[in-house]
Amino acid sequence: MVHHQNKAIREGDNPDLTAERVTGTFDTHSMAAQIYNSEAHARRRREITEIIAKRPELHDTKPFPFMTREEKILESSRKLTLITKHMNEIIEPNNSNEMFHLNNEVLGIEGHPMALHGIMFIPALTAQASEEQQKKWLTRAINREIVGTYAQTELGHGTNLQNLETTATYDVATQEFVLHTPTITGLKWWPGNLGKSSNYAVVVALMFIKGKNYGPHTFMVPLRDEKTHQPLKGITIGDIGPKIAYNVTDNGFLGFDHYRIPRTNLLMRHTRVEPDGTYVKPPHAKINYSAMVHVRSHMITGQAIMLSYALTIATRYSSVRRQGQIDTTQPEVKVLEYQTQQHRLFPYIARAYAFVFAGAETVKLYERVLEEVATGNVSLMADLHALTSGLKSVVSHYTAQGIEQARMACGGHGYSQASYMSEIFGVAVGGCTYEGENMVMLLQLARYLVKSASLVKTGQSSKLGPLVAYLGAKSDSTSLIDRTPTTGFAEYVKTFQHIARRQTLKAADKFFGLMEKGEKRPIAWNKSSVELNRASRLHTRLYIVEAFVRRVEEVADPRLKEVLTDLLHLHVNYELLDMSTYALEDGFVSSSQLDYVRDQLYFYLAKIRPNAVSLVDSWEFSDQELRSVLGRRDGHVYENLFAWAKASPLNKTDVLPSVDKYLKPLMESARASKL
Ligand SMILES: CCCCCCCC/C=C\CCCCCCCCCC(=O)SCCNC(=O)CCNC(=O)[C@H](O)C(C)(C)COP(=O)(O)OP(=O)(O)OC[C@H]1O[C@@H](n2cnc3c(N)ncnc32)[C@H](O)[C@@H]1OP(=O)(O)O
Ligand SMILES: Cc1cc2nc3c(=O)[nH]c(=O)nc-3n(C[C@H](O)[C@H](O)[C@H](O)COP(=O)(O)OP(=O)(O)OC[C@H]3O[C@@H](n4cnc5c(N)ncnc54)[C@H](O)[C@@H]3O)c2cc1C
Repeated sequence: MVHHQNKAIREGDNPDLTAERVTGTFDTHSMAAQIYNSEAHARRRREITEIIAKRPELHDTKPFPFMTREEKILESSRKLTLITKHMNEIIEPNNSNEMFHLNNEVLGIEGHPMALHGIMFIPALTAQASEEQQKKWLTRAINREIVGTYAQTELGHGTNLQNLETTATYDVATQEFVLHTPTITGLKWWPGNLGKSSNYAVVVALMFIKGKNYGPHTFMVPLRDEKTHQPLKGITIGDIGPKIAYNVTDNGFLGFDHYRIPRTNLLMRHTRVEPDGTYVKPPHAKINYSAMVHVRSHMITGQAIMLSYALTIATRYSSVRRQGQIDTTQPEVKVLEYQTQQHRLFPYIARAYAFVFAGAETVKLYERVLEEVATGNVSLMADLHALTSGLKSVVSHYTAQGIEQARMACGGHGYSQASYMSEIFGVAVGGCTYEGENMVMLLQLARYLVKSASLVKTGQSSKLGPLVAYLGAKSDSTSLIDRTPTTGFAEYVKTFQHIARRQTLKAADKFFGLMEKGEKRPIAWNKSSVELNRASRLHTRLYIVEAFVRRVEEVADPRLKEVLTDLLHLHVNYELLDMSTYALEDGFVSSSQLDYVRDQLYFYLAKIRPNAVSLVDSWEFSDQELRSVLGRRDGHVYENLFAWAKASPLNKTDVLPSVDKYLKPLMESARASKL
């Protein structure tokens, strides 16, 4: 038996796909260890996949696209109950990475009845509830004795939290908060699993004490009777209806009618209200936004995984799909041979790797900040907020674009739900909106960049934090890409720094200039906001490149290092071409340098070609996790597409009731009228 570098090879696979795997130059298990940030976790993922493969009760009973929403929710609840019961036989207790993988394999990406429970409810209680409150609720939440969600967004307001309408008014006499929804637009709207599954929620409401508005605060609120699951008196609650995707998650609405909760249900780790109504303010005004920062930090990896699902499907399929000839004397080629197909897919493969490396750094920073905040040190909160605001926006934007490219790369079959592309796209693109609409979050980063620009302009560059230190540096007069014998990544990084610095300082100049001309600050801000968001994007893309460079520098295995270096070359050249307007407009990069960059791009497309399938295989998604006929590991696409179509509910009978009822009579009457 030959041992190949690509560990996905099996006997009996489509030979076209096997041929791709044989050319792989690196060990895909080792690459998985890079992707999942540790050899141990990559191994555990494989072990968990194997355990699940041997337990048919954890498999889908039929393809998701053939189920109604109700069936999907029922099926998801069945499997959720099983994995909750048997969790300790499958994953290490309380290992959130393993839990994430288990969920993706068994429950899939369309959500499940406890999605928000793990992603936001528990993190909110962990970060914001006092020790005493945690004893009361957190243990019960972890044990799944209660199911919760995070209810912040309302019908009328999601972005502007200061203008939420739900109020929590403190009643000193009874030591209770009275939750109230004064209008239709004040209904909570969107919280995942609120509609039908949760019996508790961390609710965000404007807190009023003795007539004074203290702004948004978080409260632990019982919603449903723990025994009957009926809504409690004073609560109006339900599902908001089907969405583009994520339809196994019951996003919900919620209204309060003068609904009372004890004072001690205000989450009081950092903020307190004493029985007499005295308010004790937190060490940082936005400390209770932590559940949002938790998701923003983790969703970078989540988005990279979605992008990689689509790329795995498209790259494998492109290796078995033959269409047309390049040399007319030769047989039809795999569509992956076309340069246009490579150009469509490979730069996104590079981006997916870049995103997962940036995501790992973000989670590390998040965990550090979480620990520091727990001890009262809030000094890094602003940096983390700026970083995650930019990353969640840039990564979700390019992820959605990449998935759409991958779908189109699959031709007509990409449009069939057998490919699963539409669901992957629908789920991923939600990330452009949830946890802060992308434009809004880019503007949050822009505030940080403008403050940093102001330090540069006032000669205080030494006070710049590490993430923005480059803003205080001086650029060379032109980029040295292709002008030095060894154009390494450092020249590219310098070029990206120049582009981001110039745009940031220019946008800040515009903003400050408008104010000097007499515009009020918010008006000047609005009139500069497109330019400011451009700066935020360029700054974030620079960060992503730097994270990629840092990772490649760390890799010791020469085979991995070589292919990751190729990917990084592809990435920096593609990114530079994509933002070439900024590079050309002040002559920092010349058009002849861009020709070099273009040549480099084509060179690396060709160099990556033999490793393309191995690069996507390295994500080690099982067929159960991918849920795509086109993306099957074995490459046997056509026979399985036919089987899939035959299994369509419409094919249960040869003649549909709609034909009997309408089409047959219509045709019969048409025929009769001809007689
Ligand atoms: C592998 C491990 C497993 C882990 C599991 C996780 C897996 C994750 C993977 C995939 C994820 C899939 C999950 C899918 C589920 C979907 C869940 C979606 C849930 C939601 O959408 S919840 C609702 C989210 N809502 C929002 O995000 C609203 C957006 N709006 C805001 O955040 C704020 O309103 C605002 C930030 C825009 C403005 O706030 P506001 O209070 O009005 O601000 P100002 O008073 O103007 O002050 C601005 C000032 O504050 C600073 N600041 C703001 N936020 C923070 C913060 N969080 N931290 C620190 N500082 C903050 C800001 O920088 C300004 O500072 P300045 O004045 O400039 O100094
Ligand atoms: C799949 C999904 C799951 C969700 N889950 C939850 C959940 O579990 N819990 C929860 O509480 N919420 C949840 N949400 C709600 C989500 O967080 C909000 O929809 C999101 O924060 C955007 O707010 P919005 O809908 O008010 O958009 P809006 O703010 O109304 O955005 C509309 C447009 O206005 C622009 N805009 C708004 N304000 C500004 C500004 N200041 N400057 C410039 N442009 C601006 C935006 O850029 C956008 O183009 C979910 C949403 C989705 C799609």
